[in-house]
Amino acid sequence: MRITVIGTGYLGVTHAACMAELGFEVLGLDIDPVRVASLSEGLLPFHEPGLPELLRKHVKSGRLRFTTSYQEVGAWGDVHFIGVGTPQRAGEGAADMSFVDAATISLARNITKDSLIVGKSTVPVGTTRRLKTLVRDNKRPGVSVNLAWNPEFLREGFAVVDTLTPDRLVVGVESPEDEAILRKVYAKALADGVPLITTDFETAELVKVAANAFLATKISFINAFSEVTEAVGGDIRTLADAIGLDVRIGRRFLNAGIGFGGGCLPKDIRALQARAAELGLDRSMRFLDEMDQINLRRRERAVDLARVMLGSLSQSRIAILGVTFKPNSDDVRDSPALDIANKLFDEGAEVTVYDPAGNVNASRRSPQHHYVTSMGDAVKNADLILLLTEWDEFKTLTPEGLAAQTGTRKIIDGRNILEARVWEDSGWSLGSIGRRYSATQVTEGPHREQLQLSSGPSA
Ligand SMILES: NC(=O)c1ccc[n+]([C@@H]2O[C@H](COP(=O)([O-])OP(=O)(O)OC[C@H]3O[C@@H](n4cnc5c(N)ncnc54)[C@H](O)[C@@H]3O)[C@@H](O)[C@H]2O)c1
Ligand SMILES: O=c1ccn([C@@H]2O[C@H](COP(=O)(O)OP(=O)(O)O[C@H]3O[C@H](CO)[C@@H](O)[C@H](O)[C@H]3O)[C@@H](O)[C@H]2O)c(=O)[nH]1
Repeated sequence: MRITVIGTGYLGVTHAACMAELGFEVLGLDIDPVRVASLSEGLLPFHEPGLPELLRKHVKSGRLRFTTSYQEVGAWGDVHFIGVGTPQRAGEGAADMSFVDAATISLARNITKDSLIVGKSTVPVGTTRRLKTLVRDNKRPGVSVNLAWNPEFLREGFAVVDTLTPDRLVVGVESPEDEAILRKVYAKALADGVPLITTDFETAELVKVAANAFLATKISFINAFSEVTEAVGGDIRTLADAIGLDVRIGRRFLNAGIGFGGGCLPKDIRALQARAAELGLDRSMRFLDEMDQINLRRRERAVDLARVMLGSLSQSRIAILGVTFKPNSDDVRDSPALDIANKLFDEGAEVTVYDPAGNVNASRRSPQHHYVTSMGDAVKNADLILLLTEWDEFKTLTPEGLAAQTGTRKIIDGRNILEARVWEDSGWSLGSIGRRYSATQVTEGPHREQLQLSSGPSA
């Protein structure tokens, strides 16, 4: 069985390399010739732990190739996975389906033998049935082209392990024959005991967006409580630990902080609301708007805290540690950290950014900041440090170690990874998300009142 993967971004190239690792011959296609040239040399154009090694190995062996030609893909492959982007449409919540539609039409026109197209992109419910019509209207006569939907649940930073050993596989199919093909593709995972849910198109599409909506809700739930603990006192981490011990709740995805970002959760909850509204079901998904608002308020809270700790942001020198939307990734799509850096800049701060992998992507989007290649360079002249992405090298920071590199003793912990008491006992003024900023730490101005006004539960 020959496998093709259409779209070689974070999802597609991971899927292609993992399919090669499972022993299949794989051909990846992208419309971006620069990307295809880089991948064809075995060079990964983004940061993802473990993926460069797989890519190099299988490109070298010839089992994994890349092309820009739909003609080549259509004549060669038996199973075609679609992993192109479904970004948020500019100025709207809905997903931009133009890439999925274009890929489907191009495939259908170029497929010359009986094949199965398997969608992996995250799409609005109803897409697969709509694409079936596109395939029917564009395929060559006499060639049978079926469609299935197999949503992807990988996390960036763990993409390889999540693809090779997923928690579950979900396939939306219309026939046992199509299910059998997908069982062959995933034979190794199935033999290892990974559960396979076989269902209809609509359920398969909805499982994906429901999972992301739930994860986003969990994060916003704890962050709503962090607004309360900021106002009345209390420790958000202990609260999360305590409720998380209830196995019905679970501790994962209850880390309060500057909130969720990235190329998935924010756009997926907005696309789900837009689709529900189209279906006349806007009330069912309206709670997600509140989750979105809670999430975005956490970014404002970080900026408020910085303003309070410095008195004024104008002409202040701020060091940002971590600018990607999460650690172990270079992805800055809808990154809370980059958004906060931009807001601080807009209020007159001079911002210096250090991220172990995200500087290049961040500097393309926000060239107004200074980007440096070490933590020491970022913090040395800072008036305030904001730790915004929990890379390992920041998790191990100590008050003494950081004090040796900078003159400031002011830090904001945007991810709740520092032990506040330890830092304060060492003479640092520490602002945390989810923790009341103590008035005794403030040296100038009526800051406490300002902070409570801007970040309390009624803000
Ligand atoms: N990134 C993730 O962790 C992840 C995880 C699960 C699901 N998803 C979903 O997978 C999809 C892809 O996400 P991504 O993060 O990999 O996006 P991405 O932007 O990194 O990659 C998309 C790729 O598709 C290519 N492309 C666009 N139009 C094309 C066409 N007509 N033919 C061939 N290639 C084309 C682009 O050039 C790009 O390289 C989205 O629907 C996303 O929601 C992503
Ligand atoms: O307790 C938590 C957990 C996560 N986050 C933030 O939430 C965002 C998303 O994190 P994560 O879900 O780990 O990253 P993604 O790689 O975007 O993965 C999500 O989005 C993918 C694309 O749809 C799905 O495949 C994954 O299952 C889903 O976890 C990041 O900004 C995190 O910092 C928190 O703020 N608190």
